[in-house]
Amino acid sequence: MTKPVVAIVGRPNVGKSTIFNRIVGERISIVEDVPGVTRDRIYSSAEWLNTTFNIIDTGGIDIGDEPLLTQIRQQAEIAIDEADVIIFMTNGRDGVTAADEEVAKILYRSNKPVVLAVNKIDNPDMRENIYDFYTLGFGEPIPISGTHGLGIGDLLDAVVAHFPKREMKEYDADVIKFCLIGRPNVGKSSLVNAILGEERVIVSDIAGTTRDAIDTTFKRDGQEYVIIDTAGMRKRGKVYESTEKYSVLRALKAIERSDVVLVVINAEEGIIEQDKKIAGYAHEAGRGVVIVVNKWDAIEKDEKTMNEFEQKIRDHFQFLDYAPIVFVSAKTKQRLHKLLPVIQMVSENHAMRVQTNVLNEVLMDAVAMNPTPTHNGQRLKIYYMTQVAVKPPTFVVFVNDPELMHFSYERFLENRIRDTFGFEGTPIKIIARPRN
Ligand SMILES: Nc1nc2c(ncn2[C@@H]2O[C@H](COP(=O)(O)OP(=O)(O)OP(=O)(O)O)[C@@H](O)[C@H]2O)c(=O)[nH]1
Ligand SMILES: Nc1nc2c(ncn2[C@@H]2O[C@H](COP(=O)(O)OP(=O)(O)OP(=O)(O)O)[C@@H](O)[C@H]2O)c(=O)[nH]1
Repeated sequence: MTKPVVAIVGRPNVGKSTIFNRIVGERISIVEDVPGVTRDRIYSSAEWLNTTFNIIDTGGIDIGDEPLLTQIRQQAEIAIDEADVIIFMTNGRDGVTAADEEVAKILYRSNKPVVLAVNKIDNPDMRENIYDFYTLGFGEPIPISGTHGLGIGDLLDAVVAHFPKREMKEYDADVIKFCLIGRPNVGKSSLVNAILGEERVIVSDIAGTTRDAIDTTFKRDGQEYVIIDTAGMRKRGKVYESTEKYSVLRALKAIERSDVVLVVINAEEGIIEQDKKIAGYAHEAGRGVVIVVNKWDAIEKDEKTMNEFEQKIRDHFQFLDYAPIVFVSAKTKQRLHKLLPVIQMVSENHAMRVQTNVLNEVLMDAVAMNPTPTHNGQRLKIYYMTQVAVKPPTFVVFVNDPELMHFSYERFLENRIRDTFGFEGTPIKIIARPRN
């Protein structure tokens, strides 16, 4: 199921990132007393009353050198484009400002539900400050205080009440969903076209998803595939669409809806820091990953080149050591036929389940081979292990004391599991729990 998306908009310094952090539940963005501070985390999942959703802090999307008012307007447009519900944030200490009215004007034009929040109402005496805000025309303003964590529950109640009632339609479980991510110009669009080739392509417009998220459905060798957010790869003319943060946001949304992520690298340019960052998103999201080296036709090579390039990738992307690498050319279609079978294999591994009894045989062998570590005279004891989830495969291992489960031992267990069962292309998670 697609999760609903909530976006926070408002002029600088009203407290958007403070509230974002409150809602997300950890302090992941850096709050500073300077308007327009760029922050790293702008998109995260969150939960309220057993409902999960994704939340965007549009204040974190830096539009560049545009005048302030233009930036605020564009952030409001992003919210309208990307979100199901918008939190319009204002500052109760300043009253209604011209910039607030500007934001309101843009939000009127959308038919997205808007929840109006008045922040910095730090104590009950200040509550009367909210009455001014009725003039913005979004109904009852909700008083909140980011600093003191007041009113956040009321705010989220109002937000959740606007979520679409029907479950948003997604694809059948046996359809393989994948997306392509990578820096501009690595050849994502060309790859999509080359993969699709002569296929009759069904462009689906899934109800309930963002209106410009166009997915492409096709069938090959009896298997159905969906390329998620194919349109997101094209430039579509709005100013903010060329900003880095916005493309990151689109990529994160696409990753979220996919089973397998193709991390596309340009062979001509080699690997740069930005590639690493992009690959990191796929890994963190727990999706299957295939590293695709494109434009392989464009470089001079001998019999060693591919191995050398592969080694470079392994050095740079150590966290993706499980991901297969495919060298292709969208231009000449070289080795392109290998791509879908690899995607299919990774997707199967991502959803693979291992029986508990087989798993525990492997575990016992592993422990016999490599005794568990000790810490302060206490030895880690491992009782048993069971797979609790797929996508990605997640294992809970019951132990005497989770503190004794050292990273390197966890890594050892992961490798034993991989050696035995495969799991190529998918991250796996191991969680140590105390046995009661
Ligand atoms: N008194 C008070 N101060 C607050 C509250 N919430 C946030 N602030 C302060 O307001 C300032 C701005 O907060 P931010 O969360 O960075 O605001 P923002 O809207 O994300 O700002 P931009 O980064 O410019 O978009 C910080 O100094 C916060 O500590 C609140 O509820 N009460
Ligand atoms: N030589 C060569 N050129 C390629 C190949 N694939 C793509 N290109 C070229 O690389 C350029 C960028 O290709 P696109 O498909 O637009 O790249 P993109 O990643 O979708 O780019 P953005 O839309 O900017 O994110 C174009 O000029 C393509 O013709 C390839 O396999 N070999």
